[in-house]
This record gives sequence, structure tokens and C-alpha cells, in this order.
Amino acid sequence: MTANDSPSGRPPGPQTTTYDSTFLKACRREPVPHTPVWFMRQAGRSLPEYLKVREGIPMLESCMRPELVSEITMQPVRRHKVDAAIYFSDIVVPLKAIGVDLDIKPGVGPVVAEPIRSRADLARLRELTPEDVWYVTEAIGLLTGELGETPLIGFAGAPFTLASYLVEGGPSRNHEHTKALMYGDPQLWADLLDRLAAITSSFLKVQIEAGASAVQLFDSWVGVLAPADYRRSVLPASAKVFQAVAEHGVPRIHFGVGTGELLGLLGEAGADVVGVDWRVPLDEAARRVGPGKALQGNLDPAVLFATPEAVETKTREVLAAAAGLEGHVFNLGHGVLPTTDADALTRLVEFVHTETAR
Ligand SMILES: Cc1c2[nH]c(c1CCC(=O)O)Cc1[nH]c(c(CCC(=O)O)c1C)Cc1[nH]c(c(CCC(=O)O)c1C)Cc1[nH]c(c(C)c1CCC(=O)O)C2
Repeated sequence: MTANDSPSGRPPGPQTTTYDSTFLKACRREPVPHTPVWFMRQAGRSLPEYLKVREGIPMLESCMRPELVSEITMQPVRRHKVDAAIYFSDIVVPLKAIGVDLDIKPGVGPVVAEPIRSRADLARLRELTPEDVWYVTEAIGLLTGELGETPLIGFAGAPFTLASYLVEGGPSRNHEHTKALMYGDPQLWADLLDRLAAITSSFLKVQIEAGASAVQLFDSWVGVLAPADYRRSVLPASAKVFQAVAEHGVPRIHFGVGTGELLGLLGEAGADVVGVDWRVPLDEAARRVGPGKALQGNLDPAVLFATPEAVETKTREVLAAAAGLEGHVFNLGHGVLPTTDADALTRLVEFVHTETAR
């Protein structure tokens, strides 16, 4: 039985609760009336209404204002009619909240004032309490009221990707300091990842307890690792995060870029849904991940710069590769690119909904 077959033959009817939403059903590999769609980075610079409300407010400050967070999270839901909202924040927000001196520089990304490279530096990573991120609880409270039946996805950065920013001091192409620590001082590396796993687990729990109905762990840069190194040096910490939130029973999504060789391990770490970038077709990704997990993805975000006809052709290819999956959540293979035409995104949501209506 796949998500494409309806066991009861019940015609698609109006949704009644968040639990019954197409997004959560697809995550649970249950039959859905159409394939649900959301986009990583759906809130942000591709939307004129985002640029307007963000005017003059630095990125990190905007993440700490509950009403602004709620408004920005709602914008893509209103405009594109996506099937899920993703909480507006950034992966470095919990690090900032425990006192790490960092900033998000426009056009660059997170920059850390003093990189973490020694055992003494570890002391700067204390545990996160719900009070540290009171604005998250407050913003999600506002959001669950506004969203109605549309589910909210909470998220956090995975230990490896957070470590990469902390150890390098900012974005990195080669991750040389991160790998130097991982290969050169395995015990310090393991302790660093364990601390980050604890912070990430607490941050996800805050979001779930406030009302998030799914969570995504972003291990964006983990594709730079070979499978054996991932299994030995990263998987145990990410597995702790998935285990820590297991009791809440919400779907757990695991995503990274360039992870074709790691897809099986990303599932093994404890995810219910594995996010796939555009480099591996979804049918092949399903073989690599194995049974019992849904997949999310995987249109190349750059395709949205092509003609509407080309977008439809490439989208049909993604949907054809997904036809036999146990559960499919349509998404891009990575985040929406900042200069993407917002109308192209709205059309894409509608196209996927119509093409997959059953
Ligand atoms: C690696 C990573 C970061 N942040 C994030 C990741 C993992 C996702 C991925 O792989 O893309 C996660 C993130 N960051 C942001 C979201 C919002 C929710 C969403 O709509 O998906 C999410 C899920 C907002 C943001 N985070 C950031 C912006 C842009 C800041 C702005 O609008 O001024 C937004 C909307 C800043 C940021 N923060 C980070 C980068 C690389 C950048 C871009 C720097 C730039 O090009 O200016 C670190």
C-alpha cells in the first residue's frame, strides 16, 4: 500500500484538524488527497512583504520579536497556500540565546566572534532553558491561533552544522578547522557535539511544547563528510536529538545538502522523513533510505528561474520519481533562492496540488 491508494475509498473532504492535514499524513505515510507542499526558506527575501516588515531590523533581532516572527511565518502561507508553515528563526538563534557572541551578516551568514576550538572554549556552551527563548514560546502561541489547521514545522540546526559555524567562526567552503578538530581530537569533538545535541534537543522541545506539529533537523553542510566519518563522528549526536524528541510523537524530518551517499544514515539517525536535495532522484533515494520512511524534496531551487513550461516539466519529473513512495512531501532540494520570483512559487504549489489530486 502506498500513500497514493486510499484504503477506504473515501473522497477527499475538508480537513478537520492539524493532525489530519495532508502534510502530517504524508509524513506518517498515510494516504493523502494531494501531495503536500512547503518550501525551505519560504519566508524571506523572495517576498516583498517580508522585505517591507524587516526594513531596518537586523535578522537576529527580528527573530526575537514574537509578533514579527508570527507575521513573517504567516506570509508564505497566505500568499502561496503552502501545506505547512515553518517557524521563522535561524539555526544560530539558540546559540545566541545562551550567550554565544555571534551575528548574522547580510549576504554572508552567521559569524561567531570567538571560534570554539579548545576544551576551555566548551564552557561557553551552557544548557538552554525555555526562559532563554521565551519569545519562541510566545510567537508559537500567536501562530497556532492564526494557522488554524495548517501545521507548524519547528526546526533546529544539527550538531555538525552548528559545530561547523562555531569552529570555523563563520560560513566555510572546506570546513578545514571543523575537520581538523573532528579527526585530531575525537574526544573533544564528541563532547562538543554532545553539548550541541543537548541544546538542540531543548530548543526543539520548546517548539513542540508550544505547538509545533513536526520538526526538521537541518544538517545543511554534513554532505562534506564520507559515510564512515558521518557514522562514527556525527550520527551518534544527531541520533540523541531525534531520541530526545521521540516521546512527543511528532514527525521528525532530517535534511542535508549533497547527502546522496549519506541518505541511509540520515534515516538511521532516527528520522521519520528524509529530506533529499536535487542530485538524487526520489525513487533512487527511496532505495537508499529503505522502507518505513517518507521522503521530502526535491526540485532544484534554480529551476524556478526557468520558463513556467520548464518548471512544469521538471516538477513532473520529480512527481513521477515520487509516484511509488510510501509518503512524499514536495519541497525544493534546498532553500528558496533570494531572488526567486514569488509568483513562480505560488504557481508551483498550485501545479503540484492539481497534478497529484486523487
Ligand atoms: C545553514 C542555515 C542557516 N540558517 C538556516 C540554515 C539551514 C537551512 C539551509 O541549509 O539553508 C535555517 C533557516 N534560516 C532561516 C530560516 C527560516 C524559515 C524558512 O522559511 O525556512 C531557516 C529554516 C531564516 C533566514 N536566515 C538568514 C536569512 C536572511 C537574512 C535576511 O533576510 O536579512 C533568513 C531569512 C540568514 C542566514 N542564516 C544562515 C545563512 C547561510 C544565512 C544567509 C546569509 C545571507 O545570504 O544573507 C545559516
